[in-house]
Amino acid sequence: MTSHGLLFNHPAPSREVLKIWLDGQGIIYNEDLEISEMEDGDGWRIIAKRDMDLGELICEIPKTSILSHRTSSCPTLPDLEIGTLGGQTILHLSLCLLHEFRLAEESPFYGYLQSLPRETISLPIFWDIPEIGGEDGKKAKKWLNGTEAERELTIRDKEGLSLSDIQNFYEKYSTLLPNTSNHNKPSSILSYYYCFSIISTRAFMIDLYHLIALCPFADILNHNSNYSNTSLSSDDFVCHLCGSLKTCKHDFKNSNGISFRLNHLNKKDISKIENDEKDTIELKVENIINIKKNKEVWNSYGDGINDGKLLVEWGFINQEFSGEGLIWNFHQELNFIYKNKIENENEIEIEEISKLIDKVAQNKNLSNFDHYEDENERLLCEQSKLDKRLLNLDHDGKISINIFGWLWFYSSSSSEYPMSKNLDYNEEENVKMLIKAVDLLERIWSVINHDHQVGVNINENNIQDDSKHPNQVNQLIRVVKQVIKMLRERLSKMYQPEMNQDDLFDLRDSLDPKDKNQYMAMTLSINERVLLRSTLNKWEDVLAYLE
Ligand SMILES: C[S@@+](CC[C@H](N)C(=O)[O-])C[C@H]1O[C@@H](n2cnc3c(N)ncnc32)[C@H](O)[C@@H]1O
Repeated sequence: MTSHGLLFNHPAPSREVLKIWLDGQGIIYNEDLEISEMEDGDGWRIIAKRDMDLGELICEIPKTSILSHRTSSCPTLPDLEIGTLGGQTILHLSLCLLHEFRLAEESPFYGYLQSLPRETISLPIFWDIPEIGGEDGKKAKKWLNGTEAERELTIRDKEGLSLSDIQNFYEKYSTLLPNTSNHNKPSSILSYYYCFSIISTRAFMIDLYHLIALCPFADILNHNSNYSNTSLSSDDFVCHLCGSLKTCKHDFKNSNGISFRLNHLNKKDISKIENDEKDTIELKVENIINIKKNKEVWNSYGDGINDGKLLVEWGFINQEFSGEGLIWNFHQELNFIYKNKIENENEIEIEEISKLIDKVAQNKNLSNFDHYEDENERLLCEQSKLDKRLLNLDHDGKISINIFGWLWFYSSSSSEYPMSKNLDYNEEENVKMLIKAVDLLERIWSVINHDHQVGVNINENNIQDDSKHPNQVNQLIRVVKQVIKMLRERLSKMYQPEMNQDDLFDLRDSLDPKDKNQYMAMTLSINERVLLRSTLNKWEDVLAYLE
C-alpha cells in the first residue's frame, strides 16, 4: 500500500481505461504510437510502431481536458494571487490534483488519474521524509553537497518551493478541501507530497489563463536532452480572464473587430483562430532522428537541462551532459568580490565590467579557433547562449570567459574594490590587455597540451611587463591561482571530498539495487568531481609553466 492513501484499493494503472477516457475527451493521438512499459519496468513511455515523418501529429489535446486550476473543481483559495507564476502556481495545482484524487471515480479526470504513477516520485526535497526517502534518501542527500542539484534546490527555495513552503501551504489550505465519499477528513501531508511530486514531474506551461497544467497522453513522453523528437506548443496569447484564443468580450479590438492580442499574427492565422471551434495543445514530430519503428519517441522538458536540475525537478538523471556544466552563482561570487557590499553604485560598476568582458568575448581573433589547434583543447569557453552573464565550467572542462574576465579585473584593481573606475587603464586599453592575457593563456595551454618542445615566449606575445603596463604576467599568475582556488573550494564542499575516484566508483557500484537515490546522487557527485579535478589539473599545469 502507498503511504499517501490515495486511490487505495483501486486496480493498478490501466492503459485501456486511460484510452477510453482519452477518446471520451476528444484527445487525438497518433494510432501508430503505443504506450509501453519503460525498460526497467518503472513507468510508461511512448514507442513508434513505424518510422515517422516530420510534422506528423503526435497528439492534440483540447484545452478543456487538461487539468489546470481552471478546469479542476477545487474550491477557490482565499489570499492566493492567481496569475503569479512560480512557486504558488505549482503548490496550487498540487492541491487541485489532490482534490481530484480525493474525488476518485467521481472526478471527471478519473480515467486519467488512475493512469498516473501510484508512488510518490522520490524528489530530493523529500529524501529526508522517512515514508518517501527512507534510509536510502537520508544517505543520498549528503552526496548532493556542493553539486548542481544542491544549487538547484537553493533556486527552488528562492522560488518558494522549499519543504517548509510546501508544508505551510498545505497547512493553510488543506481544510478548505471538501470531504468526498472516499475521504471524510483532510488527507495527510503525505498525500499532498505525492501530488506535488506528480505536478513537478509532469506539468507543462500552457498560457496566461491556465498557467501550468497536466496534459494527458503528452505527459507519457520521456525526456531526452540530445535527441528530442517533439515539444509542446500552445498558443499562449489567450484572454487572461476567460482563456479564449479567439476575440472575446473582454478584449480591446481593432477597426476590424479583432482583438489586439492577435495583432502579431498574419491574416490567415487570425482567420483560422477566429473560425476554429476548439483551442488545442499540439505535439508534432519536429525531429525525425531516431524516430523509427519500435523506437521511443522523446520529448524535451526544456533546453540545456543538466542532471542536477533533472534530479531536483523530475527525480532522475540521464548522464547526457547537456546544459552549461557547473555553474557559480553570479551574485554570490560578486558578493565575495565586493565584500558583501553590492549596492546601487556597485551594480552600475558590475554592468560596466560586464560590458568590458562582453567586448573581449566578442573579439573575432579570440573566437578564431584556428589559432589554438582544437576548440576542445582550449581552457576557456564562450559566453553561454542561454545566459550571457553565466559563470560556468562547461562539460569539456572549459571555464567561461566571464569567470576569467572577472578574476582578471579583480586582480588588476589596485584599490579596495574592482570597480571599473579604479581600473588602471581606459576602456580600450583594458579590453586589449584582457584579450592579450586570454591569447597567451590559450597558447601556453596549447604548448603544454601538445608537449611541444618550443615554449611560448611571453615577450613575443606582447604581454611583457613594460613601463606602461607593469605586472601583467604577475597578474595572469594571480588569476590562474584564483581559478585554482575557486575549483578547489567547489570540490571541498562535496561530501567526502578526499575520496579518490576509484573508491567512489567502487562504493557506488556496491550499492544495493534498491538504493536508487544514493546511486543517482553519487553518480552526479562523481561526474562533477571528475570534471572539477581534470580542470584543476590543467590549471595547475599552467601555473607550473608560468612560475
Ligand atoms: C512526464 S513523466 C514521463 C512518463 C513517465 N515515464 C511515466 O511513467 O508516467 C516524467 C517522468 O518520467 C521519468 N523519465 C522521463 N524521462 C526519463 C529518462 N530519460 N530516463 C528515465 N526516466 C525518465 C521520470 O521519472 C520523470 O519524472
